[in-house]
Amino acid sequence: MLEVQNLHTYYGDSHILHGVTLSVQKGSVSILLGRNGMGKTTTLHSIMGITPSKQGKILINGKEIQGEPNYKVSKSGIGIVPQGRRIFGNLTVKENLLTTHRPYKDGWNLNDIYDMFPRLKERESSMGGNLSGGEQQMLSIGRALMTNPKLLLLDEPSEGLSPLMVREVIKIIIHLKNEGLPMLIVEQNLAMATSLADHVYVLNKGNIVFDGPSEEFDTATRNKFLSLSS
Ligand SMILES: Nc1ncnc2c1ncn2[C@@H]1O[C@H](COP(=O)(O)OP(=O)(O)OP(=O)(O)O)[C@@H](O)[C@H]1O
Repeated sequence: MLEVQNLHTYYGDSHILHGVTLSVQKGSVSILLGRNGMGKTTTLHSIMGITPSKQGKILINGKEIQGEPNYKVSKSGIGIVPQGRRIFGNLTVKENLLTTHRPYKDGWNLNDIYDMFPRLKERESSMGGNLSGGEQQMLSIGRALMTNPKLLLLDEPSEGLSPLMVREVIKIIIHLKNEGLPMLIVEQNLAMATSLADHVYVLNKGNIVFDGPSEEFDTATRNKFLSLSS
């Protein structure tokens, strides 16, 4: 589904990603773990063409997208739920959802999003900026789904949420997975990550230092490379 090979990304002269290679298989969830500042967001932004990589290959369903601008990557079927939600605070819930809608036969539409998140229906006329953190996260996920992605990237979806809301987000991700949507998730909450992952990657200073099925993600690796909440 998604193949990322030997990605090198820089901010100016700072070499951040040193040959990142990872993949997401059809219908599966891959998790990217790592301490703060290790390059997780940069990896997602490189895939999306937001922070283009200088070297490497990115393929979605066999189609090369490395070097494509962000709008083309998005059009090729990759959606993102960004870190910090990034919803439009001065647009209503409904407007937030409609701005990204890319109609697709049998794809997501407004009513599907409201069926999945009844709370967003209740708040459809409220300004995005007036929503709670949990509601904003629902809106951010809903907005990404409105692009009808074939693959979804989520950057720390549990960040800043209450334990109750984290459980809600886990439920939603499991639901989407069961519907066959492949996902690449950056996460700091280890309990959440391990409850969702089919495959785990650990990033350390821009290098993948663990790559394996979640059953093989061992305590030694965890202790060496992560300082995560459990
Ligand atoms: N716009 C930028 N300009 C320069 N350096 C940056 C920029 N964004 C990130 N960096 C640096 O790149 C490195 C990787 O950052 P990145 O945000 O990808 O890490 P991360 O693993 O996602 O961490 P976090 O969990 O804190 O978001 C860090 O050293 C960071 O300071």
